[in-house]
Amino acid sequence: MHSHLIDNQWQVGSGQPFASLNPATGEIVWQGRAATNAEVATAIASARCAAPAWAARPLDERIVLLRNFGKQLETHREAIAEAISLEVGKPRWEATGEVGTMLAKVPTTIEAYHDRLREAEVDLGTARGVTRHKPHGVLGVFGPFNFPGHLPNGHLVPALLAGNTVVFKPSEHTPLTAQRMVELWLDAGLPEGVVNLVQGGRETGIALTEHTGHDGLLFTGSLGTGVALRYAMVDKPEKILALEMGGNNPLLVHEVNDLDAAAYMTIQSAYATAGQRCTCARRLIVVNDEAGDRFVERLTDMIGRVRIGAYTDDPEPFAGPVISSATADHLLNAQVALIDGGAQPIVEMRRLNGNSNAMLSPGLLDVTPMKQRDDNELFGPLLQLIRVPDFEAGIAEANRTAYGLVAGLLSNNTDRYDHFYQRVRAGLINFNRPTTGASGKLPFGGVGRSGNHRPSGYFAVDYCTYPVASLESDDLTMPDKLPPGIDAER
Ligand SMILES: NC(=O)C1=CN([C@@H]2O[C@H](COP(=O)(O)OP(=O)(O)OC[C@H]3O[C@@H](n4cnc5c(N)ncnc54)[C@H](O)[C@@H]3O)[C@@H](O)[C@H]2O)C=CC1
Ligand SMILES: O=C(O)CCC(=O)N[C@@H](CCC(=O)O)C(=O)O
Repeated sequence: MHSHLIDNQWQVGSGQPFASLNPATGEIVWQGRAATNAEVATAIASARCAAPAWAARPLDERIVLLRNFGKQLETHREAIAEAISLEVGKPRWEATGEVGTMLAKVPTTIEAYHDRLREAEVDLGTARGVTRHKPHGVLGVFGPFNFPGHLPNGHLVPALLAGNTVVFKPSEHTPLTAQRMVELWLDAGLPEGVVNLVQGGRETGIALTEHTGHDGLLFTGSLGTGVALRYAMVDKPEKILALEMGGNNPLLVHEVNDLDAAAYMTIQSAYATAGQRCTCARRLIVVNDEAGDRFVERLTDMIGRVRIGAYTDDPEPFAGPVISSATADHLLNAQVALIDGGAQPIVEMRRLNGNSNAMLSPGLLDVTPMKQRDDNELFGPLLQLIRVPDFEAGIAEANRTAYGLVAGLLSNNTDRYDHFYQRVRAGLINFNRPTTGASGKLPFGGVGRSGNHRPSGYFAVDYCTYPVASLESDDLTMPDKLPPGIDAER
């Protein structure tokens, strides 16, 4: 069975059995065995063996192979989208969109490489000063479940272009999507050992993290796992660690003329991908006045018209289930705890009838009455409304988080945006757009506990390389003037 690509062989693996399930039906989509510590070690050794030749390949040749991967992706667009829908439950329109962003990543990364890493020369008088970039060597790539194609692809494409070899450890919820992606890289003509795939859960992730044979880890996932990686690397300062983690993202709505537009942008922010995006708005901040009431009313009405369903439903739903029945339980329990703590349900998040226990309707809770609000990321379709006395208090509320991924403002007053932009602390700050739907043409990364200042997106090529400074002169000659203490003449 195809499970892992280790030492250029597809292997079954000999670790714990595990399966990915269709969250809309509970049916098994894929089953296999996790990679063991020894198998992870072999994958790293394979990547290490391939690294010198891959790094020495001219950039143009690596670009050709990247473009070949793009062509494979184009040809197999539907198969990849189907795997994403099966494993994550995303509607077809969204899964196809995810493959579209994977395709766009190839030309954008090539552009970013030339733009950000171009060789630069300065005349230093007695020498040329040259800046060039080198790959790190062997990189481990970790993916989350929510964008099983796009987000690991956002590390893999720049890592490979920059001349690194990789060991890819996808989410245990999405092994099929990962396998299909790696098959496309092989079909694109990637040399042996340049990409390796190790499937499995936490244990496999730990084996990759703790192995001393890699040169760094590129991670997208939760804060808890990111912190675990950071601990594991604490005595390895020589290795690169790029962390993209979660958020408790605020969306401030104030002085809006078009209530429908504001409600629509809020729904896109909070409930896209069933609320399972790191960029989803978790806190909706609205001034406590009549205009604010009218907006909340319009939003409540629109939430009632959001259709949730299986990706096979016709007509298509806006969003599918959350990733698992256990995740749905966790979210529903979190909602109960909020209500017990004083939150008022405006629209209660509910388990929907159907084949799946993972299908949740979008919820909106007014958490303003709560005496104490936790700063946790609830990774699902539950938005928390906070009413504030004025705009200034809204900004203070937006900043009341240790995370710092995205902050959004919806308003017809551009002066408000200037002030908001100055005061709010986040790596992405949006105005009259959803908090979701970031552009690959821009950096993508948070401050606070959302990341470690290694932004991905357009800037991902930066963390896939290190800069080398060279003082160079074609002539080896004595300088005109020697420092004191050296007698040049015998
Ligand atoms: N900032 C960003 O760009 C993004 C962040 N995320 C965040 O990811 C999370 C959702 O994704 P999940 O897959 O649930 O994340 P997760 O942290 O549970 O898993 C991510 C990866 O780490 C592995 N892993 C888990 N524990 C590990 C350990 N102790 N050592 C090594 N590897 C380990 C998993 O198997 C998986 O491959 C949310 O918190 C979300 O906000 C998701 C997408 C984008
Ligand atoms: O890397 C890029 O091309 C931009 C990042 C991106 O596309 N982000 C997506 C999904 C990230 C998430 O929320 O999980 C987005 O902003 O919607």
